[in-house]
Amino acid sequence: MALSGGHKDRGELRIHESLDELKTDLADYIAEISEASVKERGVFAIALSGGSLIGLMGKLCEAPYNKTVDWSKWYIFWADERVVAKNHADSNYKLAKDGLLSKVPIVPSHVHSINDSMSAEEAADDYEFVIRQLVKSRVVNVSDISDCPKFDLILLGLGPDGHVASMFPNHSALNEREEWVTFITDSPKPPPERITFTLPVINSASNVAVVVTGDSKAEAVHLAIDDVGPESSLIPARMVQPAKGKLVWFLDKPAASKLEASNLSSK
Ligand SMILES: O=C1O[C@H](COP(=O)(O)O)[C@@H](O)[C@H](O)[C@H]1O
Repeated sequence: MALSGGHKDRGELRIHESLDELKTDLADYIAEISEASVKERGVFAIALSGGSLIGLMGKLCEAPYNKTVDWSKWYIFWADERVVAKNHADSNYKLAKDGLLSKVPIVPSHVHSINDSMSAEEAADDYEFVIRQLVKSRVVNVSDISDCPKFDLILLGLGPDGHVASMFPNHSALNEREEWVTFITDSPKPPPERITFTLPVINSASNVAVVVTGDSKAEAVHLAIDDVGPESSLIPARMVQPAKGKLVWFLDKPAASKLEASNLSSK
């Protein structure tokens, strides 16, 4: 690792020299949380995002992880999804299926994707209902400080505008406090119709990792992590603040290039 650091409530920073190094660290991190969750609860409930994240998780399909991870205990969810058919190029489910899920022995019935035959509003309600049933059976843990689900791990990407999951700057979805899953029909990034976990759900997870690469995201990373005054408070990624869970940022050097040096220490 090139550099590591931390920033009060902004979590742990892991800054990598190369994408290869980042991918290995990310695979190790996911495998460790999977092992700990299976040991503690008998299952591992993980929520994925779309975008570049899936490619960065690619080492999980290779040795040793493909053989050492207990895939039969994995339950898969999506922190956000585009409301398109599952075989559509924009589908986060398709991205994960093609890039990860079809390459490891996940139990098909443990894969909980949205119902793609519904409107965005119906799909969000339906997805929340599915998660509620799995909280009742404790496949998904429950938060001890709210009625929210407590996912073992939520993996997020970051857009250059600071969006996480499908929560975009200045969007009313950021204010949702009652629903676990909400919908939007006006995403500034296509496609417009999406469902997304809400902030209370993200911030109730045991572990949240934000995985960011490339210099186009350096400014968003800076605003999400450094103390830069009121302008940064509107950045959705800055609102990711797990109440009792652990937040880790996986960054490559270009994505971390605008971070203030005072937050960093070399390893
Ligand atoms: O639209 C989306 O974008 C973000 C970021 O994607 P990336 O390709 O820039 O990493 C992603 O995390 C989210 O799941 C997706 O729906």
